[in-house]
Amino acid sequence: MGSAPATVREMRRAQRADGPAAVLGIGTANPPTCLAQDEYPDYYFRVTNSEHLTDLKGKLTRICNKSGIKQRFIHLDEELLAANPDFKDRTLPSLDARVEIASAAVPELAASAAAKAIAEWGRPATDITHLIFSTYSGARAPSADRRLASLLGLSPTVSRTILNLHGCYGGGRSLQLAKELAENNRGARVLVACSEITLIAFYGPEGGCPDNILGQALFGDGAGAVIVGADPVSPVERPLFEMAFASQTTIPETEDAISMQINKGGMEYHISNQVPRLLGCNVERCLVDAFGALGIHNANWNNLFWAIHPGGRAILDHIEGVLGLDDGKLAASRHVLSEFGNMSGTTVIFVLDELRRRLGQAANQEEGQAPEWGVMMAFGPGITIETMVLHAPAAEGN
Ligand SMILES: CC(C)(COP(=O)(O)OP(=O)(O)OC[C@H]1O[C@@H](n2cnc3c(N)ncnc32)[C@H](O)[C@@H]1OP(=O)(O)O)[C@@H](O)C(=O)NCCC(=O)NCCSC(=O)CC(=O)O
Repeated sequence: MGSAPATVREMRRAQRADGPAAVLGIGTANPPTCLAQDEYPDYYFRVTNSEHLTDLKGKLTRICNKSGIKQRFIHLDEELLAANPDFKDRTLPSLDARVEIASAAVPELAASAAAKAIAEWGRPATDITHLIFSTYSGARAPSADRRLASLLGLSPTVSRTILNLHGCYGGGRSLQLAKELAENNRGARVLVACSEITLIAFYGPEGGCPDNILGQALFGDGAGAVIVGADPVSPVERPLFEMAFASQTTIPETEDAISMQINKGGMEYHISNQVPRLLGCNVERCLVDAFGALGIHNANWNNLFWAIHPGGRAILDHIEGVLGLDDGKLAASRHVLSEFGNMSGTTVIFVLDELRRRLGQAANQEEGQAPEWGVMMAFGPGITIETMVLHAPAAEGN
């Protein structure tokens, strides 16, 4: 080797960042077609030629009315559905056509979100060193991560990873992986992109499957992107949230509670009606463990800010109840659920985006009143709980 001997330990230390990973930019995007939730049962039963299934329409109407959702965005508009009538019937082999459309649409939607995140970050896209892409619509290689790298003009040396079928915890998992990459590779700048379009799982209400009806009422399309890096370069880079600690927990004996499977007719899922209760029974333990790992005991949950994946209105209600949260503590999550529905792994990025706006407003209005510490949580098949403790430097006036 050269003239400056160093131990492997010293070399390793030199490769690591000094400070914690931080969110340096956030962007979101949705397809243009917006559906009002109160009109959705009429729309869904009309476009799937299922008006005669009045009981199921009644059930969908009841779920929509209680969903806490005002509107959702979809890629699969009526024109596209008319061109692909097999999508209405999950017994027909429509997977090829769905994958063909998703392979183009998923990375394009991600690119719209990523362009906004990169613009906020303030550095050129070629400075991105790592890309993590999460989607449930991937069924082809090279995958959406490769296409997104081309669309954004990323460097050929960017290290790409794709997460597939993580469902609603894909955003949380990606952000935790981004934290590990940023903290272990000095100077790394990680682009996290999540992009979900429900086209892969859209079909008619035949067979009376309640899981399908629930999914048709909840899920929407969207993409979210986050730039993550440690040791921000001032004045260009500004940390929005520092990532203080992250963990993943699997709730025992809940393997069958949330599941997703790709079949010849598209993706099918099962969502147990026990999910809100199961999450309600387990989130506090995850939080106590996470804060305990940081040496913080007996944290007052009401002194934190909250970015919870709004999987459904009842999930937020249960978590709010078990933690004794004041009204408004989950406002960012409820707002995103209302305006966009459950966009699976992407949703938590929308919540972070909404939360930073709200924290910024609170800091401006009542100086020193915006919480400095907070939590991001995402849930999905497993049942898996992703927990991340966040610190908002702006809230302490940095
Ligand atoms: C669906 C709801 C909006 C309904 O609101 P309420 O529970 O207050 O109302 P309610 O009890 O009167 O129920 C209204 C109707 O919804 C039905 N219902 C409730 N939960 C259901 C489920 N899991 N599957 C199918 N149907 C369900 C009830 O049977 C009832 O039908 P009837 O009126 O015929 O008796 C709510 O339960 C909710 O938000 N549930 C959480 C949804 C969820 O688990 N989301 C996670 C998605 S998965 C995820 O986020 C991660 C991932 O995908 O990876």
